[in-house]
Amino acid sequence: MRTVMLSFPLSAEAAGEWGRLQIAALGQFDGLHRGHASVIAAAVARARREGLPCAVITFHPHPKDVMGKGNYDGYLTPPRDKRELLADMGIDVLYILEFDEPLSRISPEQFVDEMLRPLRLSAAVVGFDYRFGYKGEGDAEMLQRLGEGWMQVETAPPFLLDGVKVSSSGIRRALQEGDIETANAWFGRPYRIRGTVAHGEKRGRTIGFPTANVKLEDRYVIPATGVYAVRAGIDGRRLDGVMNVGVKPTFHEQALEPSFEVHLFDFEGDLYGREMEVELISFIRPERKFDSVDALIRQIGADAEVARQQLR
Ligand SMILES: Cc1cc2nc3c(=O)[nH]c(=O)nc-3n(C[C@H](O)[C@H](O)[C@H](O)COP(=O)(O)O)c2cc1C
Ligand SMILES: Nc1ncnc2c1ncn2[C@@H]1O[C@H](COP(=O)(O)OP(=O)(O)O)[C@@H](O)[C@H]1O
Repeated sequence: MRTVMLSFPLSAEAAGEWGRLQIAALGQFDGLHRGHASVIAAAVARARREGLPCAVITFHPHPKDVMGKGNYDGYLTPPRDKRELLADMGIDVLYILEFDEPLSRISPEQFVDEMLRPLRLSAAVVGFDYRFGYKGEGDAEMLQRLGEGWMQVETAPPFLLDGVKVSSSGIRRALQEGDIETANAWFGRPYRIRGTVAHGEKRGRTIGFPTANVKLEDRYVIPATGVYAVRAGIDGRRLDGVMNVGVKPTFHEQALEPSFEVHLFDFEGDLYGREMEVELISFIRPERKFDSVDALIRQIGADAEVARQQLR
């Protein structure tokens, strides 16, 4: 899969790059959950049928990150995760439109004429609630009208699980409430974060549970503080473990930024500086303050047992 970064206005050079017709799925697609996957699958199927390449056209940063006055709470799939997942879904080209002030102000007409038309889309596939252009004034029907004569528009219906519409906002809420089960069901895979193992307070080894302190590599949505059963990936190896997301109230009076501390089962070795990916499989309990370090150690032992069971 090729990734092409574009900004508004398209340079003459960028606009001239595409000789060939293509199919594209349009959307923000943060999370690439099952609803997004159904839109993208429709685009890929159509492209294969018509013998055309299949693109995804998306924005980065997220419009809410740019327009939200600093209170955006992070990404479910930062750009690197999005790229990998889209490549796995069979996408040939990913166009990332740099979302900024000037782009936020373009009308639906301008978006179609000046951004989409030069990309030579023979068809656009969008979700049923797709909005585009200044203040989201454009919808699927308008897209169809504006593309008349050169671009067809296909709208994918809402994707439901247990009668509920799968959405990025629902996943964010579930993660922030510790409902990892719903989040993972809606993703269609476990929630995954990635980062580099950094030095911590060196307390873990003294209590019999060394914990790799994972510094997130991007602005991920932070799940509820508490203990999770996890599967970690490091240097191509898969290892099970238990993770605490939290501020360690047993040791710290004041809330710090939450840290991600992963104790890997049946592993010994130096992980500092290595990249680790962590899949959150189940939520075990909320974080709490213990009266003694011994009580915390006993609880971590019990958490590890629960995690091993749940990962079996
Ligand atoms: C499974 C697990 C559960 C934990 N639960 C708590 C908790 O409920 N409260 C708390 O204060 N710290 C908790 N911790 C965090 C430990 O206090 C922390 O890992 C330890 O202080 C080591 O920190 P360090 O790696 O920075 O040295 C937990 C850690 C693990 C691995
Ligand atoms: N089973 C294990 N799980 C996690 N980290 C381990 C394990 N065994 C050894 N380590 C190493 O020990 C470090 C964690 O030890 P710890 O005393 O908690 O130090 P820190 O406070 O720097 O995280 C990890 O970063 C890793 O290099």
